[in-house]
Amino acid sequence: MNQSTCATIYPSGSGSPMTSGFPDTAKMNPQTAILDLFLPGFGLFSSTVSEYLHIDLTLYIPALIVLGLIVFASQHINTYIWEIADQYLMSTADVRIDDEIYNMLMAWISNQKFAKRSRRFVANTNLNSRMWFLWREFNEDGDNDETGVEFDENGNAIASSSKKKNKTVRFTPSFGTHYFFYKGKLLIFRRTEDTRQQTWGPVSEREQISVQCFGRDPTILKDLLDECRVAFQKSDENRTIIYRGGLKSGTAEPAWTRCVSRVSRPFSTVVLDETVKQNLLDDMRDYLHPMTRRWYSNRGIPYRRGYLLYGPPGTGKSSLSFAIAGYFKLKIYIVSLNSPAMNEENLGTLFSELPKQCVVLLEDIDTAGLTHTRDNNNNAEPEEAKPLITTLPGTTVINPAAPPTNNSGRISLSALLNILDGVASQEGRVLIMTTNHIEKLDEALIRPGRVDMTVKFDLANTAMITTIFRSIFATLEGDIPPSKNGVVIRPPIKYRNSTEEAHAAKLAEEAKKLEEEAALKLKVAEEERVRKLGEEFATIVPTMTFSPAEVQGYLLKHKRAPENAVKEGAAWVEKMKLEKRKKAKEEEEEKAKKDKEGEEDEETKRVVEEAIGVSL
Ligand SMILES: Nc1ncnc2c1ncn2[C@@H]1O[C@H](COP(=O)(O)OP(=O)(O)OP(=O)(O)O)[C@@H](O)[C@H]1O
Repeated sequence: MNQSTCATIYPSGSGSPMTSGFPDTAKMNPQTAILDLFLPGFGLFSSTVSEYLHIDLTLYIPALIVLGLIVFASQHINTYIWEIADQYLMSTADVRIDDEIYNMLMAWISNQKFAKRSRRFVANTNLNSRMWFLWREFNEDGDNDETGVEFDENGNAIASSSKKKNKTVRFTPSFGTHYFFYKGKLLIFRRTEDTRQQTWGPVSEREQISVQCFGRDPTILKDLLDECRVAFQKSDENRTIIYRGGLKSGTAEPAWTRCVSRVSRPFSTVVLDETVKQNLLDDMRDYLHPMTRRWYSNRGIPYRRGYLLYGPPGTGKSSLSFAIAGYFKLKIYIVSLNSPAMNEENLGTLFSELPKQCVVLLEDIDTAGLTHTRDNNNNAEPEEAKPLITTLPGTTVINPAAPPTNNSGRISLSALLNILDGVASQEGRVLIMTTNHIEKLDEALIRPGRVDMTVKFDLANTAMITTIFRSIFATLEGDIPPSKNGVVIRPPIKYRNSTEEAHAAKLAEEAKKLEEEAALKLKVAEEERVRKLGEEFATIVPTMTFSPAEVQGYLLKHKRAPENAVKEGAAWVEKMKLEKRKKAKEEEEEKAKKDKEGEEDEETKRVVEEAIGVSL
């Protein structure tokens, strides 16, 4: 046993010089004392090893120091070599996390073997949105996925079910460096935390993503990103993609964020006068034709088109906007002018960032809280809304009369007009504005050039009620689960010879044909039954009294029993009429009360003014 080492240890309370229970550095050999200084506890550790294992660690100190130096140096050398290789021998694609390509790449990565094998991973419920708060509201897969709740035979809910369970949670590799092969080449996927950013934001907003390849030719990276884009867009086929304008999470920067994609609503499902629908489609088809842009520019007309959909609530204005976007395979950009985050500057930025062809939806424009109409804003704004920049032949002049930006969060009408018409606003877009009160809109907002076509939506008439009834109760593809569809799975039959097999096949063919004919007859009979019930229902419900949404809401309560919908229709009509009368009365009373208060205020004001006049 090495005395010099053992001598430094004294059990506490033994009356030795070491009373604290720690080694007395004064009695250690100098090497151990120095190491104890840099590695607290080394003295204690080495004496324990010496006592129990009879190994004198001090003998290995030089070797340990050399080893430590090698490890230390190799880390730096490693980093240095990677930096040099990174700079001169590798190509890198940095992916911005606020760009859509982030989602495209991550969706692709989540399907790769290396990501599935990853032992440390991030679970994402929705790769299509970086707006974490929207994840709770929408489920992108929800539309055509047979999601729902499973019930037991007593009707009690057991669990939510989804046939595409795997699709709802995606796994992507966590922070670190991950290697994978793509088209036979080794690529590196790096996911790191951006430490330069503030630490209070969500981690997902602070990550940095890159893909690297060896060599100075980045073609393989571009191919990969292109493949990700194509794969991602393929999954968007037959879907309407919806973007919302707002602030990027955690910043004050305005941006369009993809919030959801829905299976496109067939245009035919929106109940509206067929001529109106056809006119609208023809107008848009003509506008979106590839030759039309040139036609507009040849004549110096801004290539834009605006539509105003107006009518009572629940008459199908929003539904038609989404159906149009789906029909023409355009993305839809929704912005709420009421949003507190929306000011003139932000709205202008959003409009300037619109893609070349898209639908922009401004819903309920009458409630947008535009600070003043153009008429009472005339002091600040001359007759015609002036663009921020006027272009004269050969010159570009910043218009000094352009309205000052309003940062209070409310948007003035003249600023909105500037944004809609302004040079920054993207050409090629389709603007759709909806309102319940066309009479409240300033004429400047709906003048030709801003609104090129106006579509009126009405309460449901008899024909509409019948159509809605039929669309709800018609049996459509996918309504009946396959097990109840008469499909019987039989065990395979062994035939003795080919003649027997041919005969059986012929019989099966005939049986199938008969089955199909019977099914068709049944379908026709069912359609006839629903048509008759629909007509009966339409005689019960008064025309132009209820909105299509109200009719649809009632029918949905009886969606499995059209007879009940007809039977209880009259009672529903009476109940609704009563409710409407009550509501109208309440509104009238409220209005009368407000008018009275206004009159009283006026009277008080007049008396005060008179009193002031007398005293003067
Ligand atoms: N004309 C219609 N054809 C088919 N469905 C309709 C129609 N009108 C309303 N609906 C149904 O009613 C619901 C509400 O419709 P929608 O949101 O389009 O009405 P809206 O006119 O935009 O209402 P609001 O003015 O309150 O925004 C939707 O589920 C839609 O399917």
